[in-house]
Amino acid sequence: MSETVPYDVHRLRELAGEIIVNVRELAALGWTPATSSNFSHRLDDAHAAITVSGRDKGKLREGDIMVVDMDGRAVGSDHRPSAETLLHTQLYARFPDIGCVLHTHSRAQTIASRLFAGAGHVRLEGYELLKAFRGNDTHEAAVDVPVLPNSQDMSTLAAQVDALFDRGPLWGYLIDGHGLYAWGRDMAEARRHLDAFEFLLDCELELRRLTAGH
Ligand SMILES: CSCCC(=O)C(=O)COP(=O)(O)O
Ligand SMILES: [Zn+2]
Repeated sequence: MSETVPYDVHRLRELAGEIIVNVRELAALGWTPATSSNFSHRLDDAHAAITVSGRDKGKLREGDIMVVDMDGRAVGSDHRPSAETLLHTQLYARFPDIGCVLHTHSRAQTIASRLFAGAGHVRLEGYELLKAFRGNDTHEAAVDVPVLPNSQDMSTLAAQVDALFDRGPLWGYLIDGHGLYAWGRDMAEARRHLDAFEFLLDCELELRRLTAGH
């Protein structure tokens, strides 16, 4: 006998498939080392599909994706959702147009977060690729990627993230020594934003190397 759950199981399976395909690609790029990173997609107004905590993100299977409510509580599953679930659900709860949240730990993201933690942001300026961010129609406007202090207390981190939105449009943020959060209306847009951040952060790091000592 199958248990009745308060969400569309068919839609969950569709989203799980989409998450698995995309996350395998990200893992193959080396952006999810040592079981790090977490990924989610809005399922409906009250639920999100998210990765189970501690799983190898390069080897995700359907059973590694579970459902949480918008307070981050597991729904219809005994698994433990990502330790960072609150950083996903806070975005879904506050912004109805956010449909997908991606969190990775690439080398460029992690090094940039360390290098720019003191400044509190990484300024991205003068790059054509800035147009990859939704609503940003020109390379001329600077985009400041916030860098938040790391914490194991997700409520503390979530409160800091909440405050970032007072400053203007935001497509992602870094956490010091930790990694990057990026989001979009759907998986394709969230991937585009994540890819753009990765490329631009890598450019900034390379520029620093090339101009060191000059
Ligand atoms: C070994 S990585 C430490 C936790 C982390 O930062 C992460 O992204 C993965 O946590 P999860 O609970 O989502 O597996
Ligand atoms: Zn993490």
